[in-house]
Amino acid sequence: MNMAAFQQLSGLRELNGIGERVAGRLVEHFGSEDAALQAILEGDIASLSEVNGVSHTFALSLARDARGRAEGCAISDFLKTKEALDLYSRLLELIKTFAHTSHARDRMDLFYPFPASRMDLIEERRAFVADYLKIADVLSADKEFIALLLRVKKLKPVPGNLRARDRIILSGDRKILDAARERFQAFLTVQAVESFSEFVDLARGYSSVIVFDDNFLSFDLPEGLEPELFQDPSKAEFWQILPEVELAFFARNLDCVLACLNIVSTLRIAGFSFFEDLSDAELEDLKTALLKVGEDGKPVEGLDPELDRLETALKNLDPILTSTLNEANQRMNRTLEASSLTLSGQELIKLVSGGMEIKDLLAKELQRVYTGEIEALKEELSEKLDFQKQEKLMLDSLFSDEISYPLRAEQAQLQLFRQKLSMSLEKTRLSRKRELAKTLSVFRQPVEKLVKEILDFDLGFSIACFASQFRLKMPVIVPEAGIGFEAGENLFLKARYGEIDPVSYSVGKTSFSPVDMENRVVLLSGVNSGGKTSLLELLAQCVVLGHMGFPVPAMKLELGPVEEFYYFGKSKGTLDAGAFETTLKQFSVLSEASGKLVLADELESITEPGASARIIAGILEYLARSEESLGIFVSHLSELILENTETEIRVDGIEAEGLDSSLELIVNRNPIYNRVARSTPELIVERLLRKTTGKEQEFYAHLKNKFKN
Ligand SMILES: Nc1ncnc2c1ncn2[C@@H]1O[C@H](COP(=O)(O)OP(=O)(O)OP(=O)(O)O)[C@@H](O)[C@H]1O
Repeated sequence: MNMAAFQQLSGLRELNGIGERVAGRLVEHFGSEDAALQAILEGDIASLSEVNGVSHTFALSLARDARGRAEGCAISDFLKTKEALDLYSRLLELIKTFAHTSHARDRMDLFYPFPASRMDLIEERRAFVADYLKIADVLSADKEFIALLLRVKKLKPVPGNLRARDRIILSGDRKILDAARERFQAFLTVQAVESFSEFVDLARGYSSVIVFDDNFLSFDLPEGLEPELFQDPSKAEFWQILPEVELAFFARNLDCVLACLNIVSTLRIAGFSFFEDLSDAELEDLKTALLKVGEDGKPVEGLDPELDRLETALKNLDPILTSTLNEANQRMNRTLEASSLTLSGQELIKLVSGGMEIKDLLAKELQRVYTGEIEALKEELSEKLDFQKQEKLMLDSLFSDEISYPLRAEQAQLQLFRQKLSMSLEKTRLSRKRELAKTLSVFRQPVEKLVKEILDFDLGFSIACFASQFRLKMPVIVPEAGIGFEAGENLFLKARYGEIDPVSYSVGKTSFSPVDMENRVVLLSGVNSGGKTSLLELLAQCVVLGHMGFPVPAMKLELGPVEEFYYFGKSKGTLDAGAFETTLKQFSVLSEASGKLVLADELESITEPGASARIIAGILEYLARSEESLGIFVSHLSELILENTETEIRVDGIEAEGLDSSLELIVNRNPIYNRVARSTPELIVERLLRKTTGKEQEFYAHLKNKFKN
């Protein structure tokens, strides 16, 4: 953005249409007056339209007003009539269909034609567009590249309702609490505690407890309670305390960011340097990290074996315990059924002598069977649930040493076990999130900048895609009044029909004008439906695009300086007195000398033929007086107009060259210089002549003779 220009606007109220109420809403929406002004200057129509009371049209007019002031040149400085503005809008709509992002679509509205006196701006724009034309030569037909661009959107912010419910910050220190609240309260609970017992009570409800002072850590903490100590709440890294926020940013924008990374790679591979802030290696690192981020903001499953192991173990704990216990009980049943007790002689003597009770003997035997079965059971559980050393040790507490039959797990211990397992799952999860968030946090700012730059890239690239689709070429700027071209194609016709006849034409001082025919004011005559209106429209398209700094729809085109552009379309019928007066008033500007281009289509229909021929003659005379002005008037009254003027005015003609084999008109869409076109009625008579025979044909032959001088 041009900062010097930016300073020209110091307040919202300076812009047309902004009253106190709207200004207030804009400031509220964007956070400050400067931010609102910036959005207007940057043409952020989408954000502006979100403000209550600001419609899309109003947002656009604000942006154009601001841009006009910033550039010192408004849209109406060049586009002088409603139809000139309409034609520009139609062109813009066509160009917008090539935009891949809504950003580019919106910003396109801020490109408008500048008068020749602002050649600095035109040249600036030409240089901007020229860079993109080179890129579009290589990439405009690359479907994959286009598909990537279509995925780029404005970055979504981290959702305001994101909360980490498994975490709490606890402290007894007011300063620490204030600092922690300021940074983290939006996302997790920050709680004041007065005593150790309160600390323990609160801490127990969370799987992660964060402290910034060690006041309560000097006490003996109950088992399983492991608060994490960080140094300073105002300096603690966000990725440590709340990795979810960092991850959520990337998760919400995952598709867009991945697309942007691939866009950069594609551009670089195609030989265009783009976004130097990140090296190829850094792009790869970021891509690798992003592949680990799930759409839900959690690390993707299946990439971390330890996380997967713990998750599966926790999920399967109950069903596997039940089935394994069942099998063990059946095994024990069978063992017991098959068992018999054989006494040794020694044991018999001890029993008889009362040195041993039969009960003890049985208990000893049973204990052996029970312990063996429990050991096998634990072994099996560890294997099936893929337990590591620490979890295997915890298994011991599940089964009592005392014989109990059928075998069963102690419920209270099982509950504890489950809790511990889930706690270590949460801890592992958090540490994985932190690792990932730490890697990504480095990329946060570059990514924000990258997405912005790609959105801006699309603006230029879309224009270049439009140019490439219609095979547009940059015009050559020439010093004197004139517009001349070879193989021009009316964009609106081409967009509708695909292939059309290219047309060559020239008016004024260009190398395309035939010798001695550099007239700046011409009348264009021609057969009905010959293409006069289409040619006028093509001239208008070339002038408007050329003054926007854009390429134009002609193989070669020379364009002289135009300061003001007047375009008058064909009127639908004779105008009433009021409308006639208004039209005439618009021409009064011709009294001032300056480079004006006037394109007018059948102006004669504004009033009755005799009067309009005189009026047109008068207008043309005035136009011819100014060395810098050009005028091209389509008219069926060229002969009548010439009769009413002394000024030398060239008449060119679009002619039908004759009739084809099926007696259809063959039109040469290229105007013939200095020729009043034969009119269609003559050809129609000829058609009838050739179609008929006998007396009827004689009649048409008679009529045809009437056309001979
Ligand atoms: N260069 C071209 N290539 C192909 N078709 C064209 C071309 N120019 C014009 N046409 C066709 O001819 C039709 C009539 O063109 P246009 O309206 O420009 O003629 P016109 O001379 O202004 O007619 P009128 O005298 O009736 O106003 C267009 O709608 C289009 O279909």
